[in-house]
Amino acid sequence: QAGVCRQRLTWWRPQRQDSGSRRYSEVMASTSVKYLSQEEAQAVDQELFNEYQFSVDQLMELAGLSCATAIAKAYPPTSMSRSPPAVLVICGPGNNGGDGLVCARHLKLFGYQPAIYYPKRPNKPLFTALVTQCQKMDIPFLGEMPSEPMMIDELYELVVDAIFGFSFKGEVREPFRSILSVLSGLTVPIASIDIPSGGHRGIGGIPDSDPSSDQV
Ligand SMILES: NC(=O)C1=CN([C@@H]2O[C@H](COP(=O)(O)OP(=O)(O)OC[C@H]3O[C@@H](n4cnc5c(N)ncnc54)[C@H](O)[C@@H]3O)[C@@H](O)[C@H]2O)[C@H](O)CC1
Repeated sequence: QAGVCRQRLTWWRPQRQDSGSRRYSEVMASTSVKYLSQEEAQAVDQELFNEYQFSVDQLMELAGLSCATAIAKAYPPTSMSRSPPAVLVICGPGNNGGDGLVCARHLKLFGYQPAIYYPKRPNKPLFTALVTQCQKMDIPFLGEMPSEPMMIDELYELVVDAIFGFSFKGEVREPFRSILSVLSGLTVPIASIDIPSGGHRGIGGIPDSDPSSDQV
């Protein structure tokens, strides 16, 4: 429910750790959820593609649908203050961004009003098709990122962070540095797909920066 949605739910990996020294085995022992490191997640990915012959489209559709389903469980439309609840989905340049596009489509079907910010779009048929599908569902694409956290807080009830997944590395580059800086000032909840694109100390991403996520 909305009132408790700041609980730390995790589907994939923990979104932050209390201390950089806490090991995955300790985290895993303390919950019933199986967590994967960046390397483990990449290995699973390769196994699904190579051994099980899944296509990226198949996996992305499942990932996006699963994320939308989990969001609808944690933040049911009926528990939000507006109807339909407005959701901002921010998509990054890789497959994590593709998951976000799929998630936006399913959120719309689940009764939300998603809008997408997608500043760096790969010129590949998979991604152009996903954009077309969202457009056909009348999901708007924002021309620019709201520059102040307060603007997002006023316009949206939830933000979906589909910016980076397990291939994030190094120092965050623009335009994502500025985007994450805005997200760090939000009061509305952030649901991150795979990993939080900011604030996940010790497990990749952008060390020591916010935002932390409310749901991963
Ligand atoms: N097997 C699965 O379970 C599936 C996982 N999926 C999702 O895909 C991502 C991983 O996708 P990938 O394209 O490999 O990488 P990312 O989305 O994490 O991003 C790569 C993208 O980001 C750029 N980048 C990397 N570091 C930086 C940086 N420091 N600053 C700026 N930009 C950066 C890089 O250049 C690339 O453009 C996984 O997490 C899941 O969410 C798939 O849906 C398939 C199924």
